[in-house]
Amino acid sequence: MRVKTPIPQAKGIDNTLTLIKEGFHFIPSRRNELESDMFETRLLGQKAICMAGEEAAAMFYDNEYFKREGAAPKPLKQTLLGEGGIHGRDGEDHHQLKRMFLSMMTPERLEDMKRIAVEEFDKKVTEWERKDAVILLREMEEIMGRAGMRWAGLPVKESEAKERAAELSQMVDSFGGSLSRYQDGKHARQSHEKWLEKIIKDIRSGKYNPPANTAAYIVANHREPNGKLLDLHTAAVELNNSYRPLVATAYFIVFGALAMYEHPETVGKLREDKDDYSHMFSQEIRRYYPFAPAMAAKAKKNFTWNGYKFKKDQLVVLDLFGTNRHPDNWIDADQFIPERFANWSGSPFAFVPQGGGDHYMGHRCAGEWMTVMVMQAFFRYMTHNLSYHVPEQNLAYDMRRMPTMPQSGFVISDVRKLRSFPDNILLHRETLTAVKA
Ligand code: HEM
Repeated sequence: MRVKTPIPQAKGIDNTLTLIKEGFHFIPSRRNELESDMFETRLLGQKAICMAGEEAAAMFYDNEYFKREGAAPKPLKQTLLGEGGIHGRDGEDHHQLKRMFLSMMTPERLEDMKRIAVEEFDKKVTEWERKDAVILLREMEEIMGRAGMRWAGLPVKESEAKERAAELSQMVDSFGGSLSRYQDGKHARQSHEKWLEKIIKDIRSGKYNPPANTAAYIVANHREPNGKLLDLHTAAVELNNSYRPLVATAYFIVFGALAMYEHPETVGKLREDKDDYSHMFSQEIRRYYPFAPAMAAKAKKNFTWNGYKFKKDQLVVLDLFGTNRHPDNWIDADQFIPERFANWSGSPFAFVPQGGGDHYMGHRCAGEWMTVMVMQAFFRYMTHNLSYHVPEQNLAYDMRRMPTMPQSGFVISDVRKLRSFPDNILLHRETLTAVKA
């Protein structure tokens, strides 16, 4: 980690609008310009420290020094994250909820998710065969939304599934500073939470009985340390947190399709899957392509680190995207090389597409194993069971937009299903050792 002392200051009185304008480049370009992986700026009217790299991530995820209470901006809570949920909690208040989330991620339930997602994918492919062309991102969002709701044990009627899945996509697409996407995301969240509150009430009253290992049952019956059930709104937020983020995986699947198109040698390797290539490919997709730009926390107390005096409650922003491409940890960091994961050290702080540190003790994503499993299964499906054509289109992705995706959404045409049922995708040697991220 390269740190200049005294810690340099970025130009500008308040850089909130510049961050919105520059997106994924905002922190990396200032780190470059100021020749320091730590710099000071102002965001949302507050003094903030931006930092990147393995050591910075290790510090950021140390519960001794940083907390989440009050760190996430309100618009993010109104759209993507929800208010009062796990993302903004600290200490035992956070741990008890994190245990609840991780109790949903048993090997059996992860296998369930893979099976359900592949079934939803396979059903869609049957529809695609009858169409001239489809936009893969839109289709994947719907597949993931439907799969997530089924897996969570929600009573979704076919007549409302598409609309509910669209609400999830709007929540996921809401961050990044666009007013119209913020408004869509906020309305989508309000409508979705209302629906979930009704379901939770029905579970608590015994009117609806999902299986005991589903997210719906687990969240509805979760008791906080004071012995009380979660209040209805928080329960809706947390139930949503247990499957909504799966929709984000749609972006990684589309970036995977883009990588296969731009690096055609990867297709044969995925088909062969020697040395678990599909796992290395999925990891490299998560490292190389942009999705979550950064995370915010606040200093828990006054302390000095790397010559900088952090003040209690000061805002700190960790550059996730920049850490995944930090030259200290990644050779040719700006190149797409799946094989780099064959000998990767496994540092929990150098590779942080879904947060860093320990899944139980910190805020690292509860759905990371699930994400990787679904990605691997889908890439295998795409290379074994599917044939398609990629017509001419604009595949560039705009690093100023958060989240970003190929401009066309990745159109595919002439889709053909090569096998009748995707058993070959499910029966994989990894089946019972799934919890590997
Ligand atoms: C492309 C897929 C995904 C991405 C990029 C992603 C990214 C992230 C990130 C960046 C965080 C915050 C880390 C932090 O606070 O420092 C997070 C937290 C979380 N994610 Fe994911 N996630 C994904 C998929 C999932 C899935 C599939 C689930 C569940 C089914 C999930 C559930 C959660 C939960 C519950 C948290 C809160 C953890 C906590 O605060 O302790 N995520 N995720």
